[in-house]
Amino acid sequence: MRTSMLKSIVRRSSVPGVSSVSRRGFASGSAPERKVAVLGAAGGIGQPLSLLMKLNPLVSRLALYDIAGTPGVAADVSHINTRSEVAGFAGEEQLGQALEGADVVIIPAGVPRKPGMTRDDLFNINAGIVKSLCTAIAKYCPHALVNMISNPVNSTVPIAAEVFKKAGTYDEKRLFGVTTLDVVRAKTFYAGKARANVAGTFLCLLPEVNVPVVGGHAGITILPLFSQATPTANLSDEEIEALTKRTQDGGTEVVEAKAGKGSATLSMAYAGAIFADACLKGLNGVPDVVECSFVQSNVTELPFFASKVRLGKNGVEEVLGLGQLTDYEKKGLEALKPELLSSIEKGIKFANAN
Ligand SMILES: NC(=O)C1=CN([C@@H]2O[C@H](COP(=O)(O)OP(=O)(O)OC[C@H]3O[C@@H](n4cnc5c(N)ncnc54)[C@H](O)[C@@H]3O)[C@@H](O)[C@H]2O)C=CC1
Ligand SMILES: O=C([O-])CC(=O)C(=O)O
Repeated sequence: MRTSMLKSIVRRSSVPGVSSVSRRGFASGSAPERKVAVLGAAGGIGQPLSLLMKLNPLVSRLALYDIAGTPGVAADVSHINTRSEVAGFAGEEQLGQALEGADVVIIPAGVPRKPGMTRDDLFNINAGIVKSLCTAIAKYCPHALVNMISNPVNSTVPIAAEVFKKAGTYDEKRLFGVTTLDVVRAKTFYAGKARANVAGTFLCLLPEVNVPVVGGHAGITILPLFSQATPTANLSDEEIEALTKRTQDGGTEVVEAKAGKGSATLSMAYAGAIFADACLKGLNGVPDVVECSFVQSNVTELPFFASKVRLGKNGVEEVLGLGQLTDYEKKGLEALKPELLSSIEKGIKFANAN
């Protein structure tokens, strides 16, 4: 099969009407060179995520990889007059080129859920995809920060860790399960109930909503800590329970609404772009960059766990603890552990058996 590669050079310029100084304090021309690779870039998440990464002034090179379809996506995105040079890569023989020199690799490759499926039902297909992509990452960009979006995240992150261990390249500071969408949802739902400002704007003096979400990324393993939400609000136990359940079922809500046409793509692209931006800021030495992520962890007895993570020049700088939990949250934490552990072990077992 003939595959083609498209390389389109985009002249560096700032977006008209948008300040050339990003909120990270770099003028776009002075930010360090950073290459970001998106694997699965032609998919439902991959396309809008590629667009959002093209808008990020911290990115100087954007490599868009998929098994097919990336020349078109790359040609399209490359016409946007922002800093980064865009290149499209299609087919396995071009994967190495896509990855070489990458600082951050974002992986939204794999099949999404249909109604009635759990994220774990995706394991059989996505585990193999993630394993082969991570084998290539170990070979071509072993020092990149890896942002794993492909489900089931509770298993795909442990698979990636095992692949990297076998290749001798594993660095626990550089592997992240992207759970940002859980935080995005918790913030949105909480702001609605607490009548708070959902996101900070220059014009609004109300503080921006923040909600840590810990555990994992599937059903009850998603544990939003509304007791630590800011700004504080006087919500009843019933309201907290309803918010918790809605956050845990947020993915299913979208899967059902899409009725067989996939799962969250647009909100996930937004969440993925926020997390990748945080990784880039950390790499660039911006202080106090904190996001929740599913990482190797000592916060509980489980080997991987999502919690607040401080990002720095080498990836994870510090895995932050859980803070004070309510009895309801403590119960949720104990309840999620068996399922999360079994998903982690399933991933490890797969990686070592195949
Ligand atoms: N972590 C999270 O919060 C979320 C994760 N997801 C997961 O993200 C994944 C992707 O979802 P969508 O974009 O909606 O699916 P999609 O089917 O629209 O796109 C997936 C893309 O991956 C590509 N792909 C398949 N095998 C590949 C390989 N070996 N190398 C490179 N690319 C490959 C496909 O060609 C396709 O373009 C799913 O597993 C989904 O469950 C979805 C939403 C949220
Ligand atoms: O629910 C799904 O299958 C996709 C996902 O992970 C989410 O939307 O949180």
